[in-house]
Amino acid sequence: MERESLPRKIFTICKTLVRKLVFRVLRTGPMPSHIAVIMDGNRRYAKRNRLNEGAGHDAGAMALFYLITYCYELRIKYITAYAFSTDNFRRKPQEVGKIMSLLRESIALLTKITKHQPVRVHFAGNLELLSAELRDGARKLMEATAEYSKIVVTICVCYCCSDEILNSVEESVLEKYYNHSYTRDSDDDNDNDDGRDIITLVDIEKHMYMAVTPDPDILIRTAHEHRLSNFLQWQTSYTQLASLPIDFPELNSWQLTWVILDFQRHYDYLARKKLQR
Ligand SMILES: CC(C)=CCC/C(C)=C/CC/C(C)=C/COP(=O)(O)OP(=O)(O)O
Repeated sequence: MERESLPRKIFTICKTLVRKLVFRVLRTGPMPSHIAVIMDGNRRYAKRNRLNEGAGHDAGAMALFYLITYCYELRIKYITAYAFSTDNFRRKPQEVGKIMSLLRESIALLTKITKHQPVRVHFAGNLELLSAELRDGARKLMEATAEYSKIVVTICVCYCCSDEILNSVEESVLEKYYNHSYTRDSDDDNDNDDGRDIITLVDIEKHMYMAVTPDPDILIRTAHEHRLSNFLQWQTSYTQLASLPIDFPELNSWQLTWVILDFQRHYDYLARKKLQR
């Protein structure tokens, strides 16, 4: 393995110290508790740097792990990443295979990390669409970390928000009308005029894939894209959107700092909007 030169080592130490100092100052202001990210531009990054597409996704996975570390340093409890949408199954088999193998590696790495760090890992999406091996790995990791609450990392795989809402409505109906033996209690706020149980927002939110997290305060999308692309549409009504003109592998602590400064600039307005709900 190539050894780092002394000037390079000194540069890295100084950069880390400056980052920690900047983060400390940032934390004196109002902080987001949940950052979500659409990790766009990995293939474009690879093309621009004359790498193969897979190398772009490797660099993206690395950038995601750095982002989680920065959020940990900033004491931001919830991080959610859009790793694979249900639409992404339409991509070339080689590309789907690459992201699935990154998912396998990430599960293995997170399984190791969570043996020492109290990180809760949650997978949001239709996990039935994953291979049995990946589904079992994801479920085991979720179960093993379910009691941790210091930091919650949600990886959205085989996810799209319309499917999340549909699935939640189905589960709410099944629970209320088929599993649940309800009483026709006229004092029940959830009752219709005829005394029948009705589905409420509380039911829908309880069954969402994202039920373990509060709504995001900030949604970052890289590669200068401005669309939500079926990601967390239910959860982002009052979320600050940040479209960054860089590819996801280029996301670093300085861009994250600017995004949080922008959130702090709009904080009073956003807080008022949330209170008015
Ligand atoms: C934990 C885990 C599984 C990490 C996955 C790594 C990762 C960065 C996935 C990105 C997923 C994705 C389909 C991005 C969008 O397009 P694109 O970036 O492929 O390409 P484009 O926007 O340049 O077209």
